[in-house]
Amino acid sequence: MTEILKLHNLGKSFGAITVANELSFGLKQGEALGVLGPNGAGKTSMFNLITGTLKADKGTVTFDGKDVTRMSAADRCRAGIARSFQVPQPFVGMTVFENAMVAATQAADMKGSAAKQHCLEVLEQTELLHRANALAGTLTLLERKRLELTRALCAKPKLLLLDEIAGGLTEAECVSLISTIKKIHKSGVSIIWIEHVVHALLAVVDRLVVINFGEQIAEGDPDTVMKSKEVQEIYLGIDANG
Ligand SMILES: Nc1ncnc2c1ncn2[C@@H]1O[C@H](COP(=O)(O)OP(=O)(O)OP(=O)(O)O)[C@@H](O)[C@H]1O
Repeated sequence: MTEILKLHNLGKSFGAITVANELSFGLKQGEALGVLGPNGAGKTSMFNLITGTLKADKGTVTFDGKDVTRMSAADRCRAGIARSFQVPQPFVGMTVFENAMVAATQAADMKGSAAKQHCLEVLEQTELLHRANALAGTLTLLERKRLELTRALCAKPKLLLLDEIAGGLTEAECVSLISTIKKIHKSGVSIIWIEHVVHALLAVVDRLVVINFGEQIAEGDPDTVMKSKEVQEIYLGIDANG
């Protein structure tokens, strides 16, 4: 299987804080990769380095066979990288459908009836079609998470980056969102998902990467990674010798 994304020796520091220290891993076409790590480990910064809102001090980002390290965030989005934000960022005074149209027309360069049709299809996929005419500011938390997914998918991504999208949901809401994300994954979109709600992540991802202080401390199949001494000590705060 070909790699859709490759990070090679990616490095980034803010003064004394290193948020990425020689990060190197790949994502296969159609794969779902989970990212775990304690607060402040550098997970969101890694997304910013992938989307281009943060410039790397060193290393490279290759997407869909092209070196995009020096490419702007807007061009990377048009090339097929879209993300959801930890704190949903919709245009609250616009309807759900209008929010979707902004993403389809601005990020995917779609126009007229093709853009409208695309938005309707995505809203169906994200189970938000019945709220198409509601103002984004009136949505429940779960609906706002679904709108985040909608906006990202309207950009027609090949790679979808999810940043703690399950945070703050009830168990039942979380189960409902997991089912939607599984469907999106099955449709062929490659996914990298940062999440503290571990069971949600494990229900979807094929592989896990664990980051601590900007460093990759574990990578592999979810079972092995979750059982590893480093992850139990550093991420879960368990003394593996105790
Ligand atoms: N623009 C910036 N300038 C200075 N420091 C920053 C900047 N962005 C992030 N940091 C710092 O870098 C570290 C990593 O932040 P980041 O948001 O990437 O972590 P995270 O793993 O996503 O954390 P969380 O799980 O809490 O969201 C933190 O200490 C943060 O304060």
